[in-house]
Amino acid sequence: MVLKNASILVIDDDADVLMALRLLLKPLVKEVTTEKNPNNITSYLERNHADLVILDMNFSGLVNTGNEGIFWLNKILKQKPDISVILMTAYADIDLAVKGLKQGASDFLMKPWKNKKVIETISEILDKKQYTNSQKQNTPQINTEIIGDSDVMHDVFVKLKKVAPTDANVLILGENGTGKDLIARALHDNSNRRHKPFIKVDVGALTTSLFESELFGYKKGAFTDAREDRKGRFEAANGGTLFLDEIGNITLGQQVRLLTVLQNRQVTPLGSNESIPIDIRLICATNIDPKVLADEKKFRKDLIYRINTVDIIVPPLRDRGKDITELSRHFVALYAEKYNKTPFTFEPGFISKLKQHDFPGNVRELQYVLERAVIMTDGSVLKQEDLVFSSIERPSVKTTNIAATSLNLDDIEKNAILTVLEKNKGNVSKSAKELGITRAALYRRLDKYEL
Ligand SMILES: Nc1ncnc2c1ncn2[C@@H]1O[C@H](COP(=O)(O)OP(=O)(O)OP(=O)(O)O)[C@@H](O)[C@H]1O
Repeated sequence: MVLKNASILVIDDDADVLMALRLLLKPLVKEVTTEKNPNNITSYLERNHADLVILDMNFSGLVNTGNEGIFWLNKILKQKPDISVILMTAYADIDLAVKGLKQGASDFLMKPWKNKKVIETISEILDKKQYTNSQKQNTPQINTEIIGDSDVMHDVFVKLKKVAPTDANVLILGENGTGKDLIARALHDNSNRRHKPFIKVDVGALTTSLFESELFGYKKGAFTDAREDRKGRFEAANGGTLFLDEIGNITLGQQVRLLTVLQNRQVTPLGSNESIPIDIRLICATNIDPKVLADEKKFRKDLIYRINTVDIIVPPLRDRGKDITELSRHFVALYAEKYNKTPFTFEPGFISKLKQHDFPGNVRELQYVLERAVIMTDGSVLKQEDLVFSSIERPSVKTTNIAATSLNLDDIEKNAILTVLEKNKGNVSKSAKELGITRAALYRRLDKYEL
């Protein structure tokens, strides 16, 4: 927004300050309103439009902690989240400035101010606001719980919006914990099949015998444990979407079976002679490098072509810059509620520390780190020291020598998990498979041993 179209509200209990700012801004902007009493802010904003508020931090004249300013800042943003607020204080208190910025203020000015600086600050905020609004208008509206405002996620949303309503098979590629599950769900929720089932199968964790019975179903008596007929996941997803996760980990034999079903568009349950026609939209996901998938010794080309009409590449969290802030706010609010804690603020440097970490475990790792921080911290300010990054997500996990010194079963199990995870570079699916347990069972153990 250009300065001359802006409506600005100035709130300060010092009449001289109000007068000076009015004189400065009046010739430059569309409208300047000045207000001495902050108690009138709510009713003013109810009746009038303001693009920007310049807010004093201290009103009582007795206690100059700036907390009144923070109080009114929160009130304004709650009432009108789109308003930009510039805080003003006579005290060069950087902590308070950061506190205000963290809570949503757009910028901070020190009294006595320089007129040039005031005008520059207002112009920058309004320009940025105009840019953000135009970006928002270009961002496709999709129904999803995926949080992300970075440019790379914007590209993902554009693709998602285009592909979702089609029946095209989609292959979602991305590291562990980047949100592939959420993308798959969003594709379904924004498709014409959204009122039909969405069925997810973690095919990477299925043994060869389970792969067929789980996907294609079986008839009573087809094998020893088949005590009754059971529908396969293909049949359960009929009319809707079938999401095959960890597709890159299935064996060549399993690939052939899958390909046959996709080509014929029908499944034959184990122990049955009858084929069942299937109408599914197929979404697959993998964390395997596309170059590895292109290796014909590991993955059939004909299957890749069939499952990959369109691919969506989900970027790692370390490439998403500002998303870390938004995701952190989201997870901290979520866990504060879950663990009945009061709402948190972040101490200065908290978000920067998160941004410096490279998050090999991506959003899932961020989620766990913040959950742990919320649980462990005292008080209502999350501190840098509350952030403990798990060794499990580090590319090179140092195995402990527990087994050499202890024959305690828990210790042995913990050591085996660490060894296998290190071998598989933190890939939970592969590790679970190698340990002979499901991914869910492995996650339970990671929790149990606080890994
Ligand atoms: N952009 C996002 N916004 C909100 N939550 C997210 C986002 N991305 C991931 N998450 C959360 O992070 C966790 C991991 O995401 P998800 O399971 O979708 O990742 P994934 O890529 O499928 O992982 P894996 O490869 O291990 O299966 C989930 O709890 C999910 O809700």
